[in-house]
Amino acid sequence: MKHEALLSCSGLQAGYGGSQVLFGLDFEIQPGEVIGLLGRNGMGKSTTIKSIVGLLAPSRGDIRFLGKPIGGQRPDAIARMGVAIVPEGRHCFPNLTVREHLVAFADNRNDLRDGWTLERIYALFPRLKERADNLGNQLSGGEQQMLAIGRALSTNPRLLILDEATEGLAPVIRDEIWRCLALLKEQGQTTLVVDKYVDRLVQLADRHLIVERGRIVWSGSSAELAADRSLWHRYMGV
Ligand SMILES: Nc1ncnc2c1ncn2[C@@H]1O[C@H](COP(=O)(O)OP(=O)(O)OP(=O)(O)O)[C@@H](O)[C@H]1O
Repeated sequence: MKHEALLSCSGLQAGYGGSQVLFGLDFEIQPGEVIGLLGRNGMGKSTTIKSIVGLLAPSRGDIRFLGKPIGGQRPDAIARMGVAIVPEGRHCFPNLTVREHLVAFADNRNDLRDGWTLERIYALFPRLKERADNLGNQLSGGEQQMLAIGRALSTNPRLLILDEATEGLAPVIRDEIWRCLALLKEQGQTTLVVDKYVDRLVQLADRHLIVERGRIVWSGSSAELAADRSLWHRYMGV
């Protein structure tokens, strides 16, 4: 029997006004997988993510989450089905405390018996517990990133999406984020990650999709990507 994909995109096309960015993406994400979405700047990674989370309506094609069509639905409806995004630029609320960020959206969207609680999020990022009463605008960039991840986890998402989660962070904080993602993977969290640190992503993810000018030009396992440096050079410029 074929497994039902958690997310499937077929023939996904999207763009902004008259300018088309995605030209028919086909891919699936199975429950428990960690997938890297790779490609140079401007190739369509964020546009793909925006289409999945409902910030951009596809012009053609189909996006399904647990078999149900979600393309063009409102972001809050898609979020309630269990899709959480850690957006590029973090987007913490300047006037909410750390604790308020972590309880305001708390939910159990993955029907877990042993889901994320405030205490478990604090255990994952002790720094957030120390800063519990600080406002969003009083946090360092690294703390904001941890908070953005903690806020996404507080909804117990079925699919966690991270867009450039380690961008602009000090190396020690970046390492902490990668360690956290590895821990989430061990716990079975399905995750889609866009990140420029291909070497770290190869260590973390099961499979990768490479996007070039709005098309998936390569997909394969981490072992396959690690073994073929010409792909890194050709499609990621590294
Ligand atoms: N709001 C927008 N309006 C018009 N064009 C946009 C908008 N957002 C992105 N684009 C264009 O769409 C194309 C794909 O952008 P996208 O953000 O998806 O790329 P990306 O692969 O995520 O790269 P990056 O790492 O630079 O974010 C680019 O040419 C970009 O200029």
